[in-house]
Amino acid sequence: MGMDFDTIAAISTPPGEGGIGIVRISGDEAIEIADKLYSMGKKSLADQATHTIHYGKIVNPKTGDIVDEVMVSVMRAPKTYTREDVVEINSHGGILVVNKVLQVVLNNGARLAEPGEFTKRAFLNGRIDLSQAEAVMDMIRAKTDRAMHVAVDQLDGQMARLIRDLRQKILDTLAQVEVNIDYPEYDDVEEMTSQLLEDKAREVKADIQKLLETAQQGKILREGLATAIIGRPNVGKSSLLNTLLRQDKAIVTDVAGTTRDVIEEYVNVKGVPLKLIDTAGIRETDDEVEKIGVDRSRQAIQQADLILLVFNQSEKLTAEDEALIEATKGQNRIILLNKTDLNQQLNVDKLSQLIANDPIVSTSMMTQAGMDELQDKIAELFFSGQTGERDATYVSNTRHIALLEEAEDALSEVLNGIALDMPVDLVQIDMRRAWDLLGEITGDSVQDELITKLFSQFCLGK
Ligand SMILES: Nc1nc2c(c(=O)[nH]1)N(C=O)[C@@H](CNc1ccc(C(=O)N[C@@H](CCC(=O)O)C(=O)O)cc1)CN2
Ligand SMILES: Nc1nc2c(ncn2[C@@H]2O[C@H](COP(=O)(O)OP(=O)(O)OP(=O)(O)O)[C@@H](O)[C@H]2O)c(=O)[nH]1
Ligand SMILES: [Mg+2]
Repeated sequence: MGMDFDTIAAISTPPGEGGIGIVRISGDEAIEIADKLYSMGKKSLADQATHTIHYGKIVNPKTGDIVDEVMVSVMRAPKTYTREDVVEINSHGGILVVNKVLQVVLNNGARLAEPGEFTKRAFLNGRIDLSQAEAVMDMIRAKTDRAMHVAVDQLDGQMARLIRDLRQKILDTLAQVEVNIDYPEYDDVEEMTSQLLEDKAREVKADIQKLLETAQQGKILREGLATAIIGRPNVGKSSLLNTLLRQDKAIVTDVAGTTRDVIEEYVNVKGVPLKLIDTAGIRETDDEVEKIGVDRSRQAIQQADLILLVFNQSEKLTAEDEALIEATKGQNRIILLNKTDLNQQLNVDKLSQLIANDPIVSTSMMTQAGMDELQDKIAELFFSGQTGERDATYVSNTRHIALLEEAEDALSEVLNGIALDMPVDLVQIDMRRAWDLLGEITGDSVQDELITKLFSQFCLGK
């Protein structure tokens, strides 16, 4: 079944000690290879029904040594993950044991799979489209329930169906245009055809725009809201990171300039996935290492979706504080007045004037005061931009977003061409380009190199 591929194998469970480790084999020779190693009296895997599992031992045929006691699943094409014959050897989950099993499999005719190659075969053999393959990876990497939900829908083919419908609309239109041009029944056929192209270009463009409206949310769900913790040295930035993580990740000391590099950690705040970025306190400094850290903090400000701007309210506002207010102006920010367990020195009225409407939360990393309010504010900011449609199709993948934007542009060109009275056969080219671009999302029209690149980002054994 499927195309003519060699037989591949890899460890499909995570590296490390575990209860069970799985070596997966896929391809025409999967069962034959497994039979060379499988030992259980006279029993042969080739005689077994599909989707059955069998107890036995893996024996190295060269030495006769027993490698492990195992369970072996036999799944025949086409109803398998790859649409090829698949054998899974379930061994005892030690790092060495699983590797030994893989070694004998490779020594007996299988080739080591590349990262993502099983899923790549599922795609090449037509079981899933490219957006579904990408969803497999998103699912593995999902960090919150909502991100997981988006990936599950995409794996289920929600995106693929939507894109296919849009492509079908374009294709039908192009076909009708051909007919009109080849068999002009009426005198005003040129005008009718332009009208048809215009209507359909508008319709599909509106559909694409609707999808793109979900993109920002989708991307954040998938990648996390890039949240930079900014403030001058010693105000409690690393303490805030640790508090949100409920873990001591970052080093905290009373020495100003403790954090030298940018630290990134993921945390789920009331359903919002945050990519938290703890930065070096920003100040003028002569220390070379600290200088680099400070430069990176400035970069983090530029790239952040949200800024948590931290002040030490037990000290007066400094010129450095004011410079940071200026540097983060115009971005989504929440102001933290930290160290409320100490006496207040900071002039809040003066600060309020400088920051206008941004939310202010008083916190203490010592007592945890204000932490709940801070998390509520973050969730509020995030969900306020949300349509509330839980089952909307979210576009979350940067590659998909870029292609949708290009397809939208191509359709704008169609509309421009028609407005300028350009000949239909020229306008048609842009319509056709939109069709191609949408096809790259599902993998219907896509270059081999891109496929190779996409799957190489997968985990080994997937
Ligand atoms: N042991 C094991 N667990 C696993 C996987 C696996 O490959 N092996 N999977 C992956 O890594 C996931 C399951 N994904 C799968 C997706 C499709 C098919 C499959 O055989 N699809 C057939 C229909 C099967 C049927 O109808 O019976 C098809 O679509 O043609 C199998 C697994 C998660 N758990
Ligand atoms: N009293 C009090 N001390 C705090 C609070 N938050 C942090 N600290 C203390 O302030 C000092 C500096 O905290 P850090 O979290 O390292 O500060 P930072 O902003 O990361 O500092 P740099 O990495 O040097 O920029 C430490 O001694 C913390 O224990 C707070 O809310 N109250
Ligand atoms: Mg720090």
